[in-house]
Amino acid sequence: MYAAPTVRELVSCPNRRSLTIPSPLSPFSSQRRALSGVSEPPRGLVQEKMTENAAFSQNKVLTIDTMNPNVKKMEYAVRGPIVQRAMQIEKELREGVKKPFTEVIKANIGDAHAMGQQPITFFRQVLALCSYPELLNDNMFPEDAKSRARRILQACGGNSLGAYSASQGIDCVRQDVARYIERRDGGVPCDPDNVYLTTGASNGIVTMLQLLVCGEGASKTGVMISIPQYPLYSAALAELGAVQVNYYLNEDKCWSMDLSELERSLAEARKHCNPKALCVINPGNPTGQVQSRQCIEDVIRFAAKEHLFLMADEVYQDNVYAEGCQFHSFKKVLFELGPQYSNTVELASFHSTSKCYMGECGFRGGYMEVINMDPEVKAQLTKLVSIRLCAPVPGQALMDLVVNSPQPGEPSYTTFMKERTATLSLLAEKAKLTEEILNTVPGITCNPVQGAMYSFPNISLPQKAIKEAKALGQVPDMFYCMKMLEETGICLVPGSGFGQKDGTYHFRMTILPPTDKLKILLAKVKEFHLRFTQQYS
Ligand SMILES: Cc1ncc(COP(=O)(O)O)c(C=O)c1O
Repeated sequence: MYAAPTVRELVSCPNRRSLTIPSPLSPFSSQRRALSGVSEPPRGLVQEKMTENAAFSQNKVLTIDTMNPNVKKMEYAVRGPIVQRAMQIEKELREGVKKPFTEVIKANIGDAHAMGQQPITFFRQVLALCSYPELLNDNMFPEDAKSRARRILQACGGNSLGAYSASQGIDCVRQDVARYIERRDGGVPCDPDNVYLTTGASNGIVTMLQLLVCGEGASKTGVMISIPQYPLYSAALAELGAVQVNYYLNEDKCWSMDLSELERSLAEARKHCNPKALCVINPGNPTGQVQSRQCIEDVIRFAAKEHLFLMADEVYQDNVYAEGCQFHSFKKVLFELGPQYSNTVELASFHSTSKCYMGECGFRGGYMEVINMDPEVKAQLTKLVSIRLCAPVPGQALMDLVVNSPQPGEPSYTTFMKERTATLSLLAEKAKLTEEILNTVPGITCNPVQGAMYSFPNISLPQKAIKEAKALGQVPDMFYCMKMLEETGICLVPGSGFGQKDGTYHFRMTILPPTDKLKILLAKVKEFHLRFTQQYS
């Protein structure tokens, strides 16, 4: 009934002539082009390059043919061919090449600071103090920032952010994370020993998948992931050689999870692999939905009944905008369902400094909490993280500030709350604006952006455009997004990069650009869509 995009479809690039000939080591090397289906440059140049590449690869131990084939299978659309081309166009603009636009507007990646969001003052003050403790004598820093910095530094080896920490993470930070989880979950207890500080959520997710995946043939581990999905999951599963088991979110019901679809997906997967885990992203990326409490209960009961390990990606837990929507953590709901579930269902949940009101992606802070993990497996997990030494200590310090933010009565409280509220309110406004404007465009249908940082509208493409894209060996929404980039300078990610129901087309657009830029962007999307539809009808 459904078809996931092939690797070729995911990476094929419509702009034949504009790709430069890169070095043999670049991701656009001729071998990689051949692998990915990216179209070829002129023949003479290709032959010259192939000879050069062959000479270059001669006697190499590690070549494109001998390297890990699983790595070659990995794809990450968020930084894929469209983004590569966008960067090239930016360079061309700087060099004075004439285009129908003067700047590239990037709405492809959930990187808030790159889009102009300002950091939270208190966080940066404490991090500055931790990085350069001489500043503790400076009167410009408030006392609560100083005391927080002293506490973090004391917990660091040698009073320095530059020392390795314990592999599971700095002790007092894990304790603060545990207290935060308890407050968030209305008092459900959290043992700091179940908390691992990670290099962003990505690292925690990949680590858990590493623990889960094993077996060969029909006993190979299957992992259920939503479609559309955040492509870290498909890439990590490809790297680990696991079986990706797709379950489809229901677009007609605002991207909710349907029990019947989970059952269908699991039953089909059991015919050819051993499904062991179910991953949920809530609030959702790329789809921007917030799952209801009922849905989370259903998923937990399903996981318990089917004996599945649950992975809850909750990096957008503060990014909830729509009225009537609320974030419910899987941990809280699990415990509220009673001991039958809270004592048995295995759960790993993930959080990060990269999203919410912080947007501090570059610090690579995050944590995961594991529940009901077999003690022997937990010992293996601790061993696994210890091999990588530790998560970045500045990221751990930042994670601490997120879970232990200024409290009423402290000098930084008012400013902190003002900044936090302003950021989240602005995101809520932009979520609404995006949905409203996109829904004025004939041929575009956008579900409410209830949370996270993205809209994922459905675009109807004329048959003629679909035919032309297919004739060029391209996925139609990649063809559409590449054309939009070339004509308007707007950089979006095609829906095919996240997976989608066969025969439907989407793009993912972040709501992060500043409001004035977002309005320009939306107006340009509208104009482009109308022109494209007319051109191909
Ligand atoms: C759903 C989801 N999970 C995980 C991540 C990775 O976040 P981090 O920067 O913490 O590694 C992202 C990043 O966009 C995401 O959207």
